[in-house]
Amino acid sequence: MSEQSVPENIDDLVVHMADVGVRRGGSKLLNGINWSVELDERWVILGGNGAGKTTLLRMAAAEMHPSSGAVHVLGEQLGKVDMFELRPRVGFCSAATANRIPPDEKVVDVVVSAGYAVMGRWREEYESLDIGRAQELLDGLGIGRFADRLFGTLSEGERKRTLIARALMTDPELLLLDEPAAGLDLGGREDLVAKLTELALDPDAPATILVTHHVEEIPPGFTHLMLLSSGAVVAQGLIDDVLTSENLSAAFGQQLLLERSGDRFFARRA
Ligand SMILES: Nc1ncnc2c1ncn2[C@@H]1O[C@H](COP(=O)(O)OP(=O)(O)OP(=O)(O)O)[C@@H](O)[C@H]1O
Repeated sequence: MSEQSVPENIDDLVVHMADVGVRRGGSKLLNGINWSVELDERWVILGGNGAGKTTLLRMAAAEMHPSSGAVHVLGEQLGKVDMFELRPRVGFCSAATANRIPPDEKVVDVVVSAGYAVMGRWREEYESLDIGRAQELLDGLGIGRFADRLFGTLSEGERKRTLIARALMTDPELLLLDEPAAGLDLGGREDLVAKLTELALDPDAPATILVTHHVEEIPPGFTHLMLLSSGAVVAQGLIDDVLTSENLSAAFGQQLLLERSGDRFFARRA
């Protein structure tokens, strides 16, 4: 991408992708992605297994570079910025993060250690201010009472919420949530959707991007949606415009019927 094609308002965009492609071996994981995320937007990335959602999110997390095109994250172009300096400005919550946390780590330490970009408390001395903030975040996510428990003893839903608190600990400018409701039972999913709705409606919360397979997991308050299929965008824009039976069917390769009940969505085979 030429310098001229960087948009003038790049400083107002938390993510900007221009004609982005990602190739591995002979496969195109992503192709022709053009996407902008503004400061006050809350995006859902929806698509089937292997659509390229995690690949897209890992670029937004400054964890990988595109093979072609240009990616700007928080005004910095990947490839021209020190990724290690950019990463602390992004809160990233994924299964990979969860897998790296030792099960004998205390919940409050899982959260507080985010500020030091380490997994495990090791020997850092944390300021009481940081511990207070971690406790506040855990309280806000409804799991404050587990602060002294070991991470490995938490239920799946409690772990997910701990990871969201951890991702918020550094006061990130961008929050990325990769399938936060995966593995949760119905009650756990509904609890999490309610918490994510609170977060989405909080004007002080960072721009947020949520990856999911299921329309049922779209929290009210999220504003925009990208439908991905086979590494390409099927549709993107305001949720109300983009989330239709037709687009959903195109993204998942079968006839699907989308239903709306209040501010929630449901889908089934037509
Ligand atoms: N290093 C690699 N080499 C070849 N193919 C890869 C590589 N990494 C990922 N892929 C493929 O790229 C595609 C997109 O992967 P990605 O993890 O981004 O999809 P996803 O939409 O997050 O999928 P899921 O919903 O199943 O987690 C998949 O088909 C995956 O097998």
